[in-house]
Amino acid sequence: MLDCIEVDGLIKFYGSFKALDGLAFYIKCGEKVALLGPNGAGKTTTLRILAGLLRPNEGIVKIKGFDISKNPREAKSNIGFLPEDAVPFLNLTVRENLEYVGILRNINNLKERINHLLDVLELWEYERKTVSSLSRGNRQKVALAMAIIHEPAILLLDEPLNYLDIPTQERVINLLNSMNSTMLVSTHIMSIAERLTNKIILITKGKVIWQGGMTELKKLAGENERIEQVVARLIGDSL
Ligand SMILES: Nc1ncnc2c1ncn2[C@@H]1O[C@H](COP(=O)(O)OP(=O)(O)OP(=O)(O)O)[C@@H](O)[C@H]1O
Repeated sequence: MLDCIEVDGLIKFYGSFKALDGLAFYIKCGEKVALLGPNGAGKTTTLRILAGLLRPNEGIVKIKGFDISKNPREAKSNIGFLPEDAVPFLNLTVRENLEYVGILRNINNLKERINHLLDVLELWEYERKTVSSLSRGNRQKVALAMAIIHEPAILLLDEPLNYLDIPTQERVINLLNSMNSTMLVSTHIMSIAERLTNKIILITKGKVIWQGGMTELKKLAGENERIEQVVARLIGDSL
């Protein structure tokens, strides 16, 4: 199977602070992977580099074989990115936000696609409202719709269920599970990782410390040990 995401030797400095320290991993097309790690491990930095919004100091990122620094257009056209605390354009309505990204992404059946997303994310009553007037959860739904409107081959999701109520979380999990996209999901919540993904990449201090299948991770659990405790133990051992 082809690698959809290739990350090799990534180094990222913020000033003199090294946030990524030779990060390397590969994700095959079709895989659903959780990016886990403690606060400050470098998850958001990694996703922003993969989305082409941040440049690393060193290292290579290839998206579907396209080097993001040499062929950014080809690489980025395959990506949908939901940033953490995403804020759509506040002064545009929900529909205008979706039309804006839809036009940028050159979507043919844009009207039907927008109507479908308003349906599945239960956003019809806010269609003509400006995003500034929406609750944080509804803004998150709009941001998610903007990330998936072009049915991207590769979806990068940073804490996708933040701010969503429980019925909406269920709706969004079903929606994401119905998509064929390769997925890399950063989350602190193990139950979300378990429901959306079946592989784990665990990072601390900008390096991979463990990777493998969800079942493999569960096998590391001692008697009466929860999966969260296993992750905490692996992180503790790496420090
Ligand atoms: N713009 C910035 N300037 C300076 N330091 C930064 C900047 N952005 C991130 N950092 C630092 O880089 C490190 C990695 O940050 P990052 O946001 O990628 O971590 P994270 O794993 O997503 O954390 P969290 O789980 O808390 O969201 C942290 O120590 C953070 O303080």
